Amino acid sequence: MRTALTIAGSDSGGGAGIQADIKTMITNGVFATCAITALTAQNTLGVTGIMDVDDEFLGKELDAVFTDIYPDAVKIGMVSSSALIKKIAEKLTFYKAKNIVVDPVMVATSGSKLISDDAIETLKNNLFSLATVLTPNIPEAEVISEMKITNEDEMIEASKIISEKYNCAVLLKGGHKVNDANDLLYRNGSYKWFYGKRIDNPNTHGTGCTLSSAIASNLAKGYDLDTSVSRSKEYISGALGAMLDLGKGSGPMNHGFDISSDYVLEKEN
Ligand SMILES: Nc1ncnc2c1ncn2[C@@H]1O[C@H](COP(=O)(O)OP(=O)(O)OP(=O)(O)O)[C@@H](O)[C@H]1O
Ligand SMILES: Cc1ncc(CO)c(N)n1
Repeated sequence: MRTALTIAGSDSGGGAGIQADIKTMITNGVFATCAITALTAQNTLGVTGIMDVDDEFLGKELDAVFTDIYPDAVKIGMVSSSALIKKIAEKLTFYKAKNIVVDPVMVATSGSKLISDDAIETLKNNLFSLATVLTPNIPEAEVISEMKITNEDEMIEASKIISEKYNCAVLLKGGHKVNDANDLLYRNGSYKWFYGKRIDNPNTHGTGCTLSSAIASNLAKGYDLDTSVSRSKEYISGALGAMLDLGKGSGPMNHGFDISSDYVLEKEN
C-alpha cells in the first residue's frame, strides 16, 4: 500500500486540517501518517484557540515517520510560525522527501487567521522551492504574487509569477471569486484549466485541505500531476455533492461519501 504524510494542524471540528487529510487519504486508497503542527480549538463557526507544537517536537514527529513508514507523498497544510516552517524544510531536505504538495494555508473558511505575518515570508523563502505543487486560493495567491486577481487573465499572470519565482508548479484555485470552481495549473511556462461545476453547497469547510490531500494521495499512487489534479477534482465534487449538513456554520464535507468505490479498490499503476 502506498503511503502519504500530512504535516498540518488539528481541527477539533473534524472537517479541515489533519482530520480532513486522513479521511481523504484513506478514501483515496493510501495509508496516512501525520505530523501535527498545532492544535486548534475549532468548529464550523470559527477558531477559538491555537496551540502550536514546539519545533523540536515537530522534528521528532517527522523523524519518527520518515525513518519508519517513508511517505510516497507529503502534504503540508497549516504551519503558523517561522520556527516550525524552518524545521519542516530542514527535515524534508534531509530525508529527500518527494511529491510535496504545499497548501499555503492563511485564513480558515470561517475567516480566522491561521498564520503569523512573518511566517508568510518564511513559507515563501524556505518551503515553496521544495514543493512539487503549490495550491493557493485566490486571496493566498494575491499575497504571494503581490498582485490583485479579478479575472482569468490575472489568474494566469499571478500563477506565472509564482511558478517562475519559486520554480514549482502552481494550482491556483479559482473557486473563491473569479469563476465556477475552475482551477488553473501553471507549470514550466504553460498552463491548463481544470474545469469544475460549482456545487450549490454552503458547507465548504476544509475544501482546500481536502483537495491538497487528494492530490498527494494520487501522486503517492504514481499518477502524474495532471491526472492527480483531475482525479482530486472529481473526488472533491463527490464529497461536496453528498450534501452533508452538520454544524451551525459552514459545515464539513462527507469525505467517505463513496468509501467502497474505486478510489479505494482501483488497482494502482
Ligand atoms: N461550491 C463548489 N463546487 C465545486 N467545487 C468547489 C466548490 N467550492 C470549492 N470547490 C473546489 O474545491 C477545491 C478547493 O478550493 P477552495 O477555493 O475552496 O480552497 P480553499 O479556499 O483553499 O479552501 P479552504 O476554505 O478550506 O481554505 C477547488 O478545486 C475548488 O475549485
Ligand atoms: C487546522 C486547519 N487547517 C487548515 C484550515 C483551512 O481550511 C483550517 N480551517 N484548520
